[in-house]
Amino acid sequence: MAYTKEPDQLSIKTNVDLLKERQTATFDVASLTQILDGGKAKTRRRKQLESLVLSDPTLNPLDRSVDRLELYDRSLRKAARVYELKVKHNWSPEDMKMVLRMLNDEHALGVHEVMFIPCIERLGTAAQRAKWLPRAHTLEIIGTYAQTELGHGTNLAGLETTATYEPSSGQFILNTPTLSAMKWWPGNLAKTANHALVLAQLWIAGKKFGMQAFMVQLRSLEDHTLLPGIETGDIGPKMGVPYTDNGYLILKNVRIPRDHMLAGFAKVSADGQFSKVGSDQVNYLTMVYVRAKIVDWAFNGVSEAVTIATRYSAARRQGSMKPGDPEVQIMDYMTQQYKLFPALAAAYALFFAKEQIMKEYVRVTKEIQEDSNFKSLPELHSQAACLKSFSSDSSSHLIEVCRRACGGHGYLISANLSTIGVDNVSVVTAEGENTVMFLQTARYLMKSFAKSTMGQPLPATVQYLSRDWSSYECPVRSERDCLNHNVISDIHLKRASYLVKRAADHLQRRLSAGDPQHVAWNRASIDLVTAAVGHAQAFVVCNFCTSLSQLDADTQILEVLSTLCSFYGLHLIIKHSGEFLEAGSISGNQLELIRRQEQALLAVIRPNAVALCDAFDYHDVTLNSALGGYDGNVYEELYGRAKQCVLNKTEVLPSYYKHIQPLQRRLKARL
Ligand SMILES: CCCCCCCCCCCCCCCCCCCCCCCC(=O)SCCNC(=O)CCNC(=O)[C@H](O)C(C)(C)COP(=O)(O)OP(=O)(O)OC[C@H]1O[C@@H](n2cnc3c(N)ncnc32)[C@H](O)[C@@H]1OP(=O)(O)O
Ligand SMILES: Cc1cc2nc3c(=O)[nH]c(=O)nc-3n(C[C@H](O)[C@H](O)[C@H](O)COP(=O)(O)OP(=O)(O)OC[C@H]3O[C@@H](n4cnc5c(N)ncnc54)[C@H](O)[C@@H]3O)c2cc1C
Repeated sequence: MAYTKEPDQLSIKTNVDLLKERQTATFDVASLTQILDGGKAKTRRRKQLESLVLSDPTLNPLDRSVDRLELYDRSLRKAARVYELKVKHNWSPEDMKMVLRMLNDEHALGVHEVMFIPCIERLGTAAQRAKWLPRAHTLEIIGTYAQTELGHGTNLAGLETTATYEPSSGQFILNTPTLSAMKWWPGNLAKTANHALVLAQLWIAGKKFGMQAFMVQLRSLEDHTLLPGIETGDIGPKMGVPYTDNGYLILKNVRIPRDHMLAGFAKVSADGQFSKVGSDQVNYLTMVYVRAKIVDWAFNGVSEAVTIATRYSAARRQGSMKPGDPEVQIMDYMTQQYKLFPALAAAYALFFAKEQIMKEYVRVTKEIQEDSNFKSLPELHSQAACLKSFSSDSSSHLIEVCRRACGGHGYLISANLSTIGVDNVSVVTAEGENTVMFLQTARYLMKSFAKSTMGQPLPATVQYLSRDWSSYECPVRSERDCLNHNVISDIHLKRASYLVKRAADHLQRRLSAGDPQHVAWNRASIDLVTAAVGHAQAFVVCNFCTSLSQLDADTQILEVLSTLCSFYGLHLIIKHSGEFLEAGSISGNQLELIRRQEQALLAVIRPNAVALCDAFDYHDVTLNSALGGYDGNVYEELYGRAKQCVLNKTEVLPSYYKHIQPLQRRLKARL
C-alpha cells in the first residue's frame, strides 16, 4: 500500500534507506495513528498542541543539560591526585588496579590506563615501549584508543580513516576522508588526551594492508592546544560515565614518522615494504584484554549492587507475615531472597570467571610475545568475547534487580544503584557489542563442532563437544542429587552441546537448501547466539565448580561457597528450563526436583548472605550508598544526605521569585 501520510518531520534530507523502508509498509500509517490517539479529532488536537508547545524555547525537551564541566573537572582533579599519589608511593600496576576499583565512579583517565598503555605494551616493539611507556606512566603523554568511527564500530574492515605511507619522506599521512570516517566515541579523546593511538587503514602505493595502530600527537605538550590538522571535541552527554570525555576526531593530512606505527607484529620498511608476523587479528589483542577486564568490571558492578541491596534488605522492615505480628525484615520474604541471591551467586561465579580469563590472557599473550606462537589466540578470543557479553548482560540485569529490590529508595541517586547500573550497562556495547561478540564465539563453536565430528582434538573450553552425549542420562533422582557439582556441570554441558549442534544443524539445513554461507549464517544467527550463551553459561558454572575444588580455604568457607555454586547452576537451569528439557539434559520430573532444591537453598544461603557481601569488603566510601553502609543506619543516612541536597540549602529558592511569584501575580491580575 502506498504511504499516504506525509509526516511533518520528513525533510528533503531524509535518509534514503529509511524512505525505502516506509515505502514497504502495507497499511495506512495515519489511520493507525488515529486509532492510537483515540480518533481523528484527537490526532488533530495533539498536532495543534505539538506545534504550540514544542516550538516554545522554554519548553524544548532537548534542553536537558547537565553540568558536564563540573563533573569533568571533579573527576580530572581526582585522576590527577591519583597519579600524584601513584608516583609518590611508587604504586605497582596491581596497586593502581585496586585504587581504580575503590574510586569506582571516577575514571577520568580510564582509557589511557586501560587501553592506551596496554596497547603500546602489546603491539609496540621494545624500542616503542621504551620510548612511550615511561612518559605515559608519568602522564607526560596522555592517550586514547581511537578506533570507532561515526559510521563503523563493529565492522572494523569498514573503518575509513587512512594512513598512507610516503617513502620519499618516510612518513605516514593520516586523513579522515568522509564524515562517517570521523573517529567517534574514544574516551579521553575530546579534551584530555594529547596523543591517540589511531586505528587506520594502512595504504602503501595504492594497496591496502588492513587496520594498524598509529601513534599520533594531538595536542601541544606545552600548552595543550590542538596541533595543525587536528580537530577534536566531545560527542555530548551520555546515559552514564559523564566524567569521561568521549570524543570525535578529524584528521587532515597529519604527518607522523614511520616508527609511529606500532610494529610489534607488522612493519613497514623505509622503502614501503609491508611485513607481518602471525595473524591479522593480533592487532585486536588490546580488545581481547579489555574484554577480559570487563568480566572483572561486571563482577565489581554486581558485587557492589548486591552488597547494597542485601544490607538494606536486612535493615529494612516492612509488613508482617501474619496480621498483628511485628514487621519483618524484607529479606525474610522468599521473593526478596529470589531477587538477591541469584545476584550474590552470580557475583561469586563472575569472580572465578574473571580470574580464569585473565590467567588465560596472560598465558596466551606470553606465548604470542615470547614465542610468536598464536595457536591459542582463537580460543582466547572466543572465550573473552562470550564471557564479556555474558558477564555484562548478567550484571546489567542483576544490578537493576538489586535496585528494584530496594523499593522507592533504590531510585534515589543516594542509593548509588542507578549510577552503578548506568555506568555498568555501557559495557554491553563498548568493546564489542554483545550480540556481535556472541556471534564471534558461535563462529568458533561451529568450527569446533565440525572438528569434533571429524574426530579431531579440541582445546579445553570446547572439549565437551567431543563427548558422546547420546547415552547420557541425568542421574538426578532426589533433591539431594541436585547439589552435586559434577551433576550440575554435566547438565549444563549437555545443554550447551545440544544448542551448538542445533545451531550447526540449522546452518547446515540452510546451506543444503542452497543459501550462500553468509545468508545461511544470518538466518541461523538467533540459534547461533543462543548456542554461544549456553556455552558461556556452561563455562561459568563449570569453572565455578572447578575453582572451588582447587580452592585453598577452610571447610566452612568451602561449604558456603559450594552451596552458592549449586544454587547458581540450578538457578540458570530453572531460568532456561525450556532449553534444558529440549536438550534432554533433564526430564520434567528432574526439573521439579531441581526447582525444589533451588528454592530450598534460599534458606541455606540466608544466614550467610550479609557475610558473603561483607567479604567483598567494599569501603563505605566506595559503595557511596545511603542504603548499603556497613552499619545499616539507612534512615539516618537517607535523611542526612537529603539535608545536603542543594535544593535544601535555602528555605525559599530564587527560582520561586523568578518563575512562580511573578506568574501568580500576573494570573491574579487577570481575574
Ligand atoms: C566504558 C566505561 C566502563 C565503566 C565500567 C564501570 C565499572 C567499574 C569498575 C572498575 C574500575 C576500572 C577502571 C575502568 C576504566 C574504564 C575505561 C575504559 C573503558 C574502555 C571501554 C571501551 C573501549 C572500546 O570500545 S574500544 C573499541 C572496541 N571495538 C570493538 O570491540 C569492535 C568490535 N569488532 C570486532 O572486534 C571485529 O571486527 C569483529 C570481531 C566483530 C569481526 O572481525 P573481522 O571483521 O576481522 O572479521 P571476521 O571475519 O568475523 O573474523 C576474522 C577472523 O578473526 C577472528 N577474530 C576476530 N576478532 C578477533 C580477536 N579480537 N582476536 C583474535 N581473533 C579474532 C575471527 O574469529 C575470525 O577467525 P576465523 O578463524 O577466520 O574464524
Ligand atoms: C561508553 C562507551 C565507550 C566507548 N569507548 C570507546 C573507545 O574508547 N574507543 C573506541 O574506539 N570506541 C569506543 N566505543 C565504541 C564502541 O566500541 C562501539 O560502540 C561498539 O564496538 C559497537 O559498535 P557500534 O556502535 O558501531 O554498534 P553497531 O555495530 O552499529 O551495532 C548496532 C546494532 O547492530 C547489530 N549488529 C552490528 N553488526 C552486526 C553483525 N555483524 N551481526 C549481527 N548484528 C550486528 C548490533 O548487535 C547492534 O544491535 C565506546 C562506546 C561506548 C558506548
